[in-house]
Amino acid sequence: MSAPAVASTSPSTALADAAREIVEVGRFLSVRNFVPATSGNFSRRLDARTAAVTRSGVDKGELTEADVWALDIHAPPPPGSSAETHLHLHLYRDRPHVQAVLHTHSMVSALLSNLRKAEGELRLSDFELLKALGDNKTHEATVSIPIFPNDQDVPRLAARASELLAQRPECVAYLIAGHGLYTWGRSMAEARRHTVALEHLLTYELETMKVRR
Ligand SMILES: CSC[C@@H](O)[C@@H](O)C(=O)COP(=O)(O)O
Ligand SMILES: [Zn+2]
Repeated sequence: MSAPAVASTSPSTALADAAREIVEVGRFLSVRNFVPATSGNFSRRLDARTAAVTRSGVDKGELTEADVWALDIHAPPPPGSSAETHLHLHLYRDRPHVQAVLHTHSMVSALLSNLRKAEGELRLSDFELLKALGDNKTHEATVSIPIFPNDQDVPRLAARASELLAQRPECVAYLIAGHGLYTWGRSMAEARRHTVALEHLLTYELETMKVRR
């Protein structure tokens, strides 16, 4: 029998597709040393109420599709899901256009966010690579990346991020001091582009601080 001309995406197909994308992005970020040990977590929207999120405690470069769980974005995260699930779910609730969220723990994101945490933000300007963030069209833009204090109370940290980001609709990323980077996108490709661009932009900033000492 031939396939129907228009195939609707069943929930199980959507989860399988999202899991494949997440496994692939995990390998991509792991080989670049952005998710050492078992750090980092990733997610992908499935529909208006559901997102696929990585489970806790696995090496994110060695994920299998079974390590990606479909979660209700309005419900408390189940035991065993990522310890930072709240930080993903509030973005899906607050921003209907968000399709993917990536959290990394690179060396530069942990170091620079600690060095600059007193400022509460990192202001980036005059770099061509700023055009890889959101809809920026010029190096002359100034992009502010909020820096939150690290907090083991993740629901509290998620509430803080949600409150601040409500005032900053253009924002595509934030840092957690001494911890890492959260960024998101209107597709997995855009979230990945944001991660890679920000890793370079943070490195430019850290290297500039070194030569100015
Ligand atoms: C292994 S240290 C990193 C963790 O504490 C956490 O910050 C992290 O990014 C990964 O948590 P996880 O529960 O595996 O999603
Ligand atoms: Zn983390």
